[in-house]
Amino acid sequence: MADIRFANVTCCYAGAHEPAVSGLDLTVTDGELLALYGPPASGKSTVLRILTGLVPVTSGRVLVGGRELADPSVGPMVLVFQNYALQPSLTVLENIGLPLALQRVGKKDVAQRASDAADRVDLTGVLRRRGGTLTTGQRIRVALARALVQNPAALLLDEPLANLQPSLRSEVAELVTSAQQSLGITTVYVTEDPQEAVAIGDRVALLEAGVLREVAAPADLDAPGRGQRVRRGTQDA
Ligand SMILES: Nc1ncnc2c1ncn2[C@@H]1O[C@H](COP(=O)(O)OP(=O)(O)OP(=O)(O)O)[C@@H](O)[C@H]1O
Repeated sequence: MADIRFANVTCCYAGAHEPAVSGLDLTVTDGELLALYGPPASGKSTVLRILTGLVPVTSGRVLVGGRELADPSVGPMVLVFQNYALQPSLTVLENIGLPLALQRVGKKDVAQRASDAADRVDLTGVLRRRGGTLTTGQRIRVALARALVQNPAALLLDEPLANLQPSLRSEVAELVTSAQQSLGITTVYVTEDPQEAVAIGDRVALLEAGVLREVAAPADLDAPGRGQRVRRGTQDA
């Protein structure tokens, strides 16, 4: 695990008139949960896409633990999808081990590492259950364990509460933050909701039209929603 440093990063998509991200200077410290928020089309997903290597930067540098993002010795940046992308017919253990199995890691090793990752997020009791039979809380734990099994340099969460029923959001938000804290993994958490950002982030960063407007600890922030927890019953995305 490591810190992530964006140094004057600009990203302009081919054919676009304006950069999606412009002159971004931002450090996510080792073990921190940075909540990146902003309105639609402000560049949040582009930041995640840069970190996963899906989109190249036009200028500037991204360093992870002091090394270039593209350096093969930098561990993977693992993106957790909004729907957690579990395979319903596979067991919890198989779902967690899937990224390793796809890399052709040996079966015994996959099972051992998947079981260790499951332990770390309190999933030990349900290892043989099928993905399609799990509660939402269990599903997000499986998604987190499946990220951990890859020894990630950082975890990237793209609006993980957006598809949830309002009544489940507080519970899942607490699960994510407590797992992230106990695992101490550097995390970038993207949301459109300022109140969610403030409730979840160690620090929050506001992007608008591709420009970083503010980075602050929640207590020091001027933005709306300061000090509030994720509300039950907020708008569905
Ligand atoms: N593949 C692409 N080609 C051209 N322009 C793109 C592409 N992807 C995104 N953009 C543009 O880049 C800008 C930032 O988009 P991005 O998806 O990063 O924002 P966002 O804050 O994640 O928005 P949302 O929450 O709606 O997904 C937008 O103006 C968008 O139209």
